[in-house]
Amino acid sequence: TSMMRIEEVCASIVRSHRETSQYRLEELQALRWKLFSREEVHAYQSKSMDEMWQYCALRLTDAVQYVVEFAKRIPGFRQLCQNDQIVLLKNGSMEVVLVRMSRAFNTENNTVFFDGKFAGTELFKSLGCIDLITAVFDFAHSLCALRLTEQQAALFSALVLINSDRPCLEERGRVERARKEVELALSHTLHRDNQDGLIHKLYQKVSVLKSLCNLHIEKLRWFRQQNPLTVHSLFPPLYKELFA
Ligand SMILES: CCS(=O)(=O)c1ccc(CC(=O)Nc2nc(-c3ccccc3)c(C(=O)c3ccccc3CC(C)C)s2)cc1
Repeated sequence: TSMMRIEEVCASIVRSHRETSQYRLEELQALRWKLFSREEVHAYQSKSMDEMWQYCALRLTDAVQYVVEFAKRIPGFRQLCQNDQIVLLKNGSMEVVLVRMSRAFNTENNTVFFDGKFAGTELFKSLGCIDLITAVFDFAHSLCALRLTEQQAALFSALVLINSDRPCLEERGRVERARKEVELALSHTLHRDNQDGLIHKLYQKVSVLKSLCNLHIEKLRWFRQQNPLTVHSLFPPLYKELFA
């Protein structure tokens, strides 16, 4: 892979991220001290479990749709066969949402951007899965601590998505080659930013992401056991397709 090719891969992934980021970093920063009032928090906490799950599933599906758009604009991803694109999105879209969403955390007051303002973990109480919520916050804190630039976050998102170890890939070799290019682009960028040390920290995050996604699926199964009709008839189809 020539240096020219690596620069090309970097530019296309960073551009795709910027075009599909849902909220720009500046927008999230501008809102970071806009907190829900005590009354607003209480209103969320008074929602039923299935109302709160429905609402979050909708919001999460919005975020996933932007990740699908991000993936489609990555040359190495677009050239894969349909089956493999779906396999990578099915297994990786939640991981990319979690990487992206870490930008929407204010680690100074432990809040996340949700429904127009910033919310603490207590706002999500009625979901009934405080362990998942806490794990998401903890992950966001640990990723924020690395202080990734948008370019580094874009390349790390592409690396998380284009993973040749996913099950049921038809053309694993092609995914491996696409992944290799993203790895070179990421290490090239980290080297240029004089942050070679970050690469192994980022690889450590990949295993945390996997366990977080498994916890999300586990909690969804737990919720669906109690509210089968809600999931069946009120959850977004894309959410069910990817996670149920
Ligand atoms: C991601 C692109 S972005 O432009 O940065 C962006 C764009 C838009 C937003 C607004 C937004 O949708 N925030 C949400 N916050 C949470 C959340 C909730 C609990 C703790 C921490 C964050 C959402 C979730 O539904 C969620 C997310 C991760 C794992 C689990 C869940 C809940 C389960 C029950 C589905 S949606 C935020 C950020």
